[in-house]
Amino acid sequence: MAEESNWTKGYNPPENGEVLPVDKEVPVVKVVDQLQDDSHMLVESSTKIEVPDKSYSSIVMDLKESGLRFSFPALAPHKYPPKSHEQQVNHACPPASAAEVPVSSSDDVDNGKEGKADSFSICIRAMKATPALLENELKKFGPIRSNNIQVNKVCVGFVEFEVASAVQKAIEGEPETLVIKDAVKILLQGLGEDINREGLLKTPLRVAKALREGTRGYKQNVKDIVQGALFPEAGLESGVGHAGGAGGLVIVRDLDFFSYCESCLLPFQVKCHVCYVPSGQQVLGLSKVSRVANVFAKRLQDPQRLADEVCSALQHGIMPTGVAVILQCLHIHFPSFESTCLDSNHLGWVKLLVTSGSGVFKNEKADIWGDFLSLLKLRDINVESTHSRNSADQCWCPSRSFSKTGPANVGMNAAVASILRSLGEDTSRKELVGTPTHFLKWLMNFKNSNLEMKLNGIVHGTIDPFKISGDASDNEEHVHSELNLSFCSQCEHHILPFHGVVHIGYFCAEGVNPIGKSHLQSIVHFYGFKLQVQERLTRQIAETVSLLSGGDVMVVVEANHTCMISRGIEKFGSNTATIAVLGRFSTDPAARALFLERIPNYSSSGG
Ligand SMILES: Nc1nc2c(ncn2[C@@H]2O[C@H](COP(=O)(O)OP(=O)(O)OP(=O)(O)O)[C@@H](O)[C@H]2O)c(=O)[nH]1
Repeated sequence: MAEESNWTKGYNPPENGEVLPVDKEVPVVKVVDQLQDDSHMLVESSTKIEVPDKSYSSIVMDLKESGLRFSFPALAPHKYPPKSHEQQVNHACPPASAAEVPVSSSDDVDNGKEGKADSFSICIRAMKATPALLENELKKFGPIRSNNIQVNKVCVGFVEFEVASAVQKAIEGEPETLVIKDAVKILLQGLGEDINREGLLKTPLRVAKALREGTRGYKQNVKDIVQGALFPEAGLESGVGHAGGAGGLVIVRDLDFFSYCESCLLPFQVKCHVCYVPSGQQVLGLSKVSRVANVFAKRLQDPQRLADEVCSALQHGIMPTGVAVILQCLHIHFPSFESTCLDSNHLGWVKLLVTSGSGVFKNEKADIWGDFLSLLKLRDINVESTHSRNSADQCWCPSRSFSKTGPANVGMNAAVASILRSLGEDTSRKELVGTPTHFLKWLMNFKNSNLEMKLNGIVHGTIDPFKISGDASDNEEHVHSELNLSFCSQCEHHILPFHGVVHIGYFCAEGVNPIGKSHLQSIVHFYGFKLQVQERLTRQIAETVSLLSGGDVMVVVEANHTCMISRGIEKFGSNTATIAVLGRFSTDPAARALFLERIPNYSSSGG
């Protein structure tokens, strides 16, 4: 993550010292009328849906052991009261959103309890459910273990399949998943893509899973995470003194998350630092701090609300003397091919720093903030002195500051709205009203035809970027390199950004002007602004440059894939390099080495 000097401080907690009352957690569960009707049936697995390296049995076992119900609620709209900026300032720590039903988080399956039993269970909530009815509905997904269908008093059915694939099929058959899949197909068609092309066949399902996984926090319950992990610790007097007695501060730093931006539906990166002052002779298990924060990160979010919700949830869960939360958020800039064809530095990050405080942290000028910040500095986390969120900070999502809007595509807009609804969101919520348009602003950058119009000349060879001065045919050739050409592309598997830099090397004779950097950048954009995979992007750039340079070309692409970081495997800091070599580079290791040595260290500020 980038250094602090460029961080914008975005929030000023109120100074009135008020701690808001705990909001009662209100279950939000959609009642489903007809079990027989598939479109109304709700099926959830007992885990997040994309953990292919863990067995469902282990998940069920984990939950059984932890005493949690492995049930999931129906998805229902989550209504947020309209919150003005004024209200935000007055409520440093608003009540956490109700979190309804206990659920295993991704972390539940990461604790090494794999493969304890051959149990592949799901739960279903449906009115009038009976074991016979459930069996009738679910046997189409695969064999059900005999005598392993149970229905409890609140109409939640537990069904155990014999094979994991049945669980997967049941999830894929969920109405929410199906709706999102259909919506993604509409978006792909709107991008001018062939939805039957091999690379895109599974994309709708992958996107549906990614979105549902990325918003699973709506179904998670803070209370269940916290309770059972509050440990008695002597010396922590109740609410006494500067630091709640002898206990002092507890700080958990550098928690990395991704959250979906409620304004544009793109994931944004969050580095979270939490501090609390224990009291009441109890401390919270450290991992739970991260789990609680992740409950709120896995929702459609705005940085300030995320900070407030995490702060509030910890305040109400631990009942300490105070909680402070600092978030450093990074949001990808929106590229625009109008500007990027001219400007190779289009890729950057919108950075926002937000804070939230409760109890002794309510006043941001309180000395105790200084202790927190000093302990962050020990890890080179420099948070500048706080100032009020100003109007510019409020529009941190770059989609909002985009002045140009393309022609509205009603079908695509409706498709994005239906995705939001399937995630359990209320599309009339003030913050979401513009989200479909904002998301489409991003997405339409990757429409198949957009750049072809502009770059036809270069790519199809009608523009000759070489200017030969004199007869260069006998001149000695050297490796010419053009480094760090930025690109932004969209992963065709998950419809998520991947971005980075391209390095191009080619043999060039003395006396021949090299290909202009802007031409190379245009070629990079031409192949970047599409639904892509990195290997294809690399090859296509190499092949095109080889047409212009005489055939001896080497291309290196270094990229961060949001789909590797924000979801699925969640490998923060991972990145990918691909190489394509043509002509002499494929047989000349020395030329390859020469070119590779010239490539500077690539450090991404965001990925
Ligand atoms: N080779 C290659 N793979 C990519 C690229 N972008 C995304 N992927 C991968 O595409 C694969 C799709 O795998 P699937 O198993 O069908 O989808 P998935 O379940 O979403 O995969 P996970 O990411 O492992 O959760 C994943 O391994 C991604 O990491 C790319 O540019 N090149």
